Amino acid sequence: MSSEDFNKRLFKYLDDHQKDYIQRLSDAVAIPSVSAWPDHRPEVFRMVQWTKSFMESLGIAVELADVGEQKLADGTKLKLPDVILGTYGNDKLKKTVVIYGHLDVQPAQVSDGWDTEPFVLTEKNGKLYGRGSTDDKGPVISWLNVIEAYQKLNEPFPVNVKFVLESMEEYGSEGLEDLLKSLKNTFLSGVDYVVISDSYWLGKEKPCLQYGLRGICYFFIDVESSTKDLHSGCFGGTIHEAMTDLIAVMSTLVDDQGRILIDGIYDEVAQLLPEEAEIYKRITFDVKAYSAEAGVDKTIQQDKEQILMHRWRYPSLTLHGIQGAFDGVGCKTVIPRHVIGKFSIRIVPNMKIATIEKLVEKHVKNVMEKRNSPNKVSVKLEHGGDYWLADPNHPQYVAARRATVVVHGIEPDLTREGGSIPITLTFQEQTGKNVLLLPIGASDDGAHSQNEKFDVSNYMNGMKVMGVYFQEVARV
Ligand SMILES: C[C@H](N)C(=O)N[C@@H](Cc1c[nH]cn1)C(=O)O
Ligand SMILES: [Zn+2]
Ligand SMILES: [Zn+2]
Repeated sequence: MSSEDFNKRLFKYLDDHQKDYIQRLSDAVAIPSVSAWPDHRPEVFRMVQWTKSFMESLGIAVELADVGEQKLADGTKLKLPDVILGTYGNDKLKKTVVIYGHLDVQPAQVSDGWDTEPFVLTEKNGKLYGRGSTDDKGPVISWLNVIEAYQKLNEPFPVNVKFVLESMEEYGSEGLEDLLKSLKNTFLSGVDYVVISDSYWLGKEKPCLQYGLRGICYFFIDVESSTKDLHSGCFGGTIHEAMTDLIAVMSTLVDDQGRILIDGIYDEVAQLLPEEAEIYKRITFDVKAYSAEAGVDKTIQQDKEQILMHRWRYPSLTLHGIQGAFDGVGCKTVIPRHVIGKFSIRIVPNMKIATIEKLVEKHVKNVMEKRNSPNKVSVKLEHGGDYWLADPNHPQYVAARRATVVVHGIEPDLTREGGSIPITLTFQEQTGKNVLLLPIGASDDGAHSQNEKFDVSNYMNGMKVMGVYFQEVARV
């Protein structure tokens, strides 16, 4: 049978089973596998088991790798979720593809402003709302659905597959780097390609392939003033308050133009070369749609090239929150005794995590010295992940481009991603092979945000691209 004929059968099979795929995603979204919430760790374990059972039902050999414990800020220890290592096929004559994805999700609560229950997949107008629908349960399940479709069609699978599915990605992939290093000469030996579907198109219509990611350095600034919370009427004006110190420090990190104010932070940023500047001009990107997706009236930069460069090739600093601060309704007149400020810096070529860590420590120390405060202040790099860049002309990218054209009838844009997938560089280094980012979600999916969703059309077309990608990559 020609590959065109098989693709027709594959696409029909997938289309005919749309309902089953939505139900499967719904079952996965119903497990609130939030890696950042320590009390939800059993749910993360449940998600690992759910996925393991699904994989085993497809004949994938699954091994669970123990990656140790996580040490929490209060000193307590928590077991890290096992990493799923799956092996599907072991034919020496076939190429071997590693598929990486994650099963954990960002926190979500209705009170954050969701229109629906975050852990109940809700279909409305062709969109599937739910936490993890696009990031990253939908794409992970898509890979598995495709394997099932090949089986049901009695079609030999074109490649061997090795799965690495973790459940701490949203917390910096704790434990995974050491595991991959230990697997270099065993599980990861003899692989040919690595593919990751855990990112988003640049727009809503046009598919893309991605060859770059920003890295991330996530910091905690810990300030402790007293042994207990205090009455602001009795003690206000007489003591150095933890929150006042913390806000003073946090307000010195970034200016109103998004420029990071930490001395030396831009020193290692790669210079923009004329060839690189040209790339941005050719990319399809709608600035107005971007503002609308963000729900803002105005972005800092106005032109397409500048916005893309500030997403992909310049660092940014975001203030995320303050643990321990009063954030309830009403007017509690408390002086919090202990607060932890959280911020992250997205890093780009050629910034080094160790340098960033030192510069941040120095900056906080300098600001605090000027404040004459007796409070205990410490800075901690909670987690760090490197930036990553690959060669978009590699044959694996050519294979994925062909697959995209077969399904979407259009050449994908070659883009980068402003977010981070901390383990990507480790895969490249430990396998010595090309890594491809194959996004199937749309730019307005709202990963990490309220009302995260995955379009049914992206789910269905994403599986078709994956199905054809396996054939194309088997040939290169
Ligand atoms: C792009 C990917 N789907 C993602 O959302 N990555 C996270 C990774 C992370 C690192 N620390 C916390 N989360 C991100 O870019 O924020
Ligand atoms: Zn995410
Ligand atoms: Zn993700």
